Amino acid sequence: MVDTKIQFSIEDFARECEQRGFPLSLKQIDQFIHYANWLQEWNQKMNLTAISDFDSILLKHFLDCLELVPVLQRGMEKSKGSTHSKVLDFGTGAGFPGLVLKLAMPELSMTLCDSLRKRTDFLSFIVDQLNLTDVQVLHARTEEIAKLGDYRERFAYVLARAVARMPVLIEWAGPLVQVEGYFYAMKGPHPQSELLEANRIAERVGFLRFDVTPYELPLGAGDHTIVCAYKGRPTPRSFPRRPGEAQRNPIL
Ligand SMILES: C[S@@+](CC[C@H](N)C(=O)[O-])C[C@H]1O[C@@H](n2cnc3c(N)ncnc32)[C@H](O)[C@@H]1O
Repeated sequence: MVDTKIQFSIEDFARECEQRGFPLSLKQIDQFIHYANWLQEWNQKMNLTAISDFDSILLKHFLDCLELVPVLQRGMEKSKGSTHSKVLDFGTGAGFPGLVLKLAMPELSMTLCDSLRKRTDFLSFIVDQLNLTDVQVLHARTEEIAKLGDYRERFAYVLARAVARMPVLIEWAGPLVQVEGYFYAMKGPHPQSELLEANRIAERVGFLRFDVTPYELPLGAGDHTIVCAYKGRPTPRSFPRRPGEAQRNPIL
């Protein structure tokens, strides 16, 4: 039988990052190796990710998340943002894409939010072991923090990967993104029907337009897109609705 296991070494990973315009230092490469090892170790005790061999973690999680770097950098050039901007990743799970991005862009002020305690415990462990500064780990639901003054409309950039469909993501992200900020959703190859579904809620929470950037991972590991939503107006206090409501009864 043909062995279909992906072969993608740490050297391949470093080369791909360099080719995308963000070469990693030896320290950063070392951090990524540790992160992948701890992910494998913790994954044996608890379900953190279905992608669990070292090479696949490098390619399908780390490199995939890092496709955001050039897109985010372009957003920073267009807006008032800087590499020190406040960023939130909600439904981050084992740190995707927020923690991966923090390792590649250490100046970012990163908040990682997930509603599952075992996942935030893992994130706190990594932050602690790698001595990362300016990272906040929040065990909470996104809809809850969106109601709190410390978080509401406080983030220049909000991120989400594999969390929910666009109408739900947009309702949750809208109240957290500051006016003139951006929401980035990492999506599959054809997000257009989800975007059509999200037009109405986008208008209600203050997003003005969507842009879609397609990308392709090496070794045929996947075609994906990054959807970028620009926020031009404040979000009414009525959003988000109570926890779970956006999923049960999306505004379409
Ligand atoms: C499919 S996982 C994706 C994790 C990660 N973003 C990734 O790309 O691998 C979805 C994550 O969203 C979290 N989640 C679901 N609903 C949430 C909510 N309302 N607020 C915060 N986290 C939530 C889950 O606990 C889970 O870790």
